[in-house]
Amino acid sequence: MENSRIISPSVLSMDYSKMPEQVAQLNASPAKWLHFDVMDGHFVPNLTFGPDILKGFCKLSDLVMDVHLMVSDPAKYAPIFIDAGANMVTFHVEALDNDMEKVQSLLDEIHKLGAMAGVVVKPKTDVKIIQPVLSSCDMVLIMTVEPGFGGQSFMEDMMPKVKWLVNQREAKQLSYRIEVDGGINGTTYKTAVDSGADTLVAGSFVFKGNIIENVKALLK
Ligand SMILES: O=C(CO)[C@H](O)[C@H](O)COP(=O)(O)O
Ligand SMILES: [Fe+2]
Repeated sequence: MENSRIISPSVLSMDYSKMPEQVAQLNASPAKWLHFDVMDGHFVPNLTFGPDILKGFCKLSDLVMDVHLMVSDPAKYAPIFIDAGANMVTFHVEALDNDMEKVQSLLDEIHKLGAMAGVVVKPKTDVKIIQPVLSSCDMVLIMTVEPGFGGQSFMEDMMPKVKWLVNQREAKQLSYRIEVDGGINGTTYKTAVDSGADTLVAGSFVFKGNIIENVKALLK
């Protein structure tokens, strides 16, 4: 079943000296989600936001909080970010040693806490390993850059993973969303959408120039 397209701007690329104004622009744009990249300086070589910052964003916006955990211990941090206001929590299977029993129990735990749940795969990870947990995913996130930093180039060679997810969804009559993250701009989004992605994260593209027009450009 196809899903209608959702844009999830990544606040990793926001100008934090203008945070309330830029969140107001997102609220006034056709973006329905806000992508919040949590990095622990260990799973990835960069350090970003804690739960109190998410609480601040929640006070400024009713957008769906799409929290991407790039942390070594997602089972510890998922409940903390749900408590802080996360609506969707995605975590990396690599952080759980690609062990689908551990992945399944964290998906169940996130659902028990009342949030939507999904898994993320890095570029070098074979997406097919997640087949056993697909029926428990509200979303699967395909990284189209190495996680850790904004502003990198889109990896078109990840599109076979997106197409595999489309086929699995159809074959198993599932309804998870397919999100892509990294290097999405006014050109690359078309490749992702044509491959079957329905949820687009975009950071540097959205926050360079006119935020509302940039979000609109990804919905054309
Ligand atoms: O998860 C991420 C990086 O690890 C970010 O969500 C992503 O990189 C967005 O930035 P850009 O659109 O500039 O590539
Ligand atoms: Fe992200």
